[in-house]
Amino acid sequence: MAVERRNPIKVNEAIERVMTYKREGSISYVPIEQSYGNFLGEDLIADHPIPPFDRSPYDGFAIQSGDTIDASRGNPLVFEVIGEIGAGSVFTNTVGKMQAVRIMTGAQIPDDCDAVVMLEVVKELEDGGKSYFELKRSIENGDNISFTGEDTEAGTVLAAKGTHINPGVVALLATFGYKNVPVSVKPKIGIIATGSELLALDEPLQPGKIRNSNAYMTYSQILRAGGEPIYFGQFNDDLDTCFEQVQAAFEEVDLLITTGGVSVGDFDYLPAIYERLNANVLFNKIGMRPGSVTTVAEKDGKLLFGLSGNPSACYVGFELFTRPIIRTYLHSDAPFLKKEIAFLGADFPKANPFDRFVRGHLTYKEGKMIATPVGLDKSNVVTSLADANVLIVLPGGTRGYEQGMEVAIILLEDQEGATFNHFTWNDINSRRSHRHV
Ligand SMILES: Nc1nc2c(c(=O)[nH]1)N[C@H]1C(S)=C(S)[C@@H](COP(=O)(O)OP(=O)(O)OC[C@H]3O[C@@H](n4cnc5c(N)ncnc54)[C@H](O)[C@@H]3O)O[C@H]1N2
Ligand code: MOO
Ligand SMILES: [Mg+2]
Repeated sequence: MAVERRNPIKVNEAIERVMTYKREGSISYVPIEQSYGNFLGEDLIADHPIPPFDRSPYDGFAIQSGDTIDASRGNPLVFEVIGEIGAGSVFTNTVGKMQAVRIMTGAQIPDDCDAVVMLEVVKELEDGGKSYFELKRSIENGDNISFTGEDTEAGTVLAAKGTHINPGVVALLATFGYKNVPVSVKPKIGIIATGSELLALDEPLQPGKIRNSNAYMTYSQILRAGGEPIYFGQFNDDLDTCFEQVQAAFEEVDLLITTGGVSVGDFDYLPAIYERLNANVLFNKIGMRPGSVTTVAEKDGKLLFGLSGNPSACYVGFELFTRPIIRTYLHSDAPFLKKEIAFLGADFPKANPFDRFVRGHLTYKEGKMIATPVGLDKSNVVTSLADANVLIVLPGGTRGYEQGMEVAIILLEDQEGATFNHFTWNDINSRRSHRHV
């Protein structure tokens, strides 16, 4: 039987085909304590200004600045302290000429006052049971006041729908009274690992067998991307078993990931499974390394990601093709990983006609970003993944790359994201990668 010939398509083309089937999920509410790591289900809009009232940023005395015009070292002026307020209290009496209110940080400025002097700059006095202070300098209108809305005005969009909720966003949610937070419902993403060679994690090594790392790696990639992983198990390379498992799992999830069995081998059953499912295969070969065999199919608008069995290829396939689908589902309008330009930290002499996504480690040195390939650059390698925080994009060509060249990198740990236009790299990379530092 002749082996099937597959036509590789460009990475960007593959992404575009996948993104045709993007869908957005629904919204639900979670208690704010559980909101961290979720994605905002609606724009977070300030419904009141911050601060909501003029307040004192210091412990001091609220005064009318006009009373201080003549104050100087040679001419100290004496103010009468007519009351005291701490944060949370409001002073409602009238403050007259040459009078002051002792005020603590965070307290609302009394209506009649327009400035605050810090405790440290006055000399406090007591006389006949009354409190006074002496001031030796003039104070400007507005000195030491945090004005209403100086942090943010009412109506400002502080975080867009789809934003990754970090501790700072949680602070805002609390500020605006979200006891329960609207979050994007996470897509349920099924994982099935195929391969008769796969051992369960608690099994001892046996001849010809390896432990199943892809299922757990993918599980955590799904978590990092913001999805809800559901692991359906690992199955031997048996067409009927795998077909039944894939068919059943597919019913229960928003999208299904399989690992292994997508190439042209005798026991690579995913192509036959897509056929039996009547699924429409979007592509089964991409001009990239690793992950060239990554296959994506669609049935009734739902996606099946046939990721490679080779760990590095599986990893890269997920980040390039599955992640943006997950982030779009979570309402992000920047669902792609962020791309940047860095200096290549080591020679990469291997030439290849396909675009390479080399697992790399990004470091910073005196304002420069340096991305260095980690481990063996082979798609069946697993150890390089632990140190990888970027993918170094090396466009296909006839020559290799040298240390110090500018290369595009994809930031794996970034939560901010990028748009498709920002993410497509070929133009910028091929323009810049041949320039030396
Ligand atoms: N004649 C050809 N052979 C191969 C081609 C090709 O074009 N022509 N493509 C190669 C490329 S590129 C890749 S990548 C692999 C893809 O293989 P499959 O996706 O079909 O995956 P398997 O055959 O099932 O396994 C490949 C490899 O990965 C290991 N594996 C599988 N599952 C796991 C797992 N869950 N955890 C860890 N490791 C796993 C498996 O043991 C194999 O070593 O095909 C090339 N061949
Ligand atoms: O899919 Mo393979 O990773 O190109 O080695
Ligand atoms: Mg295979």
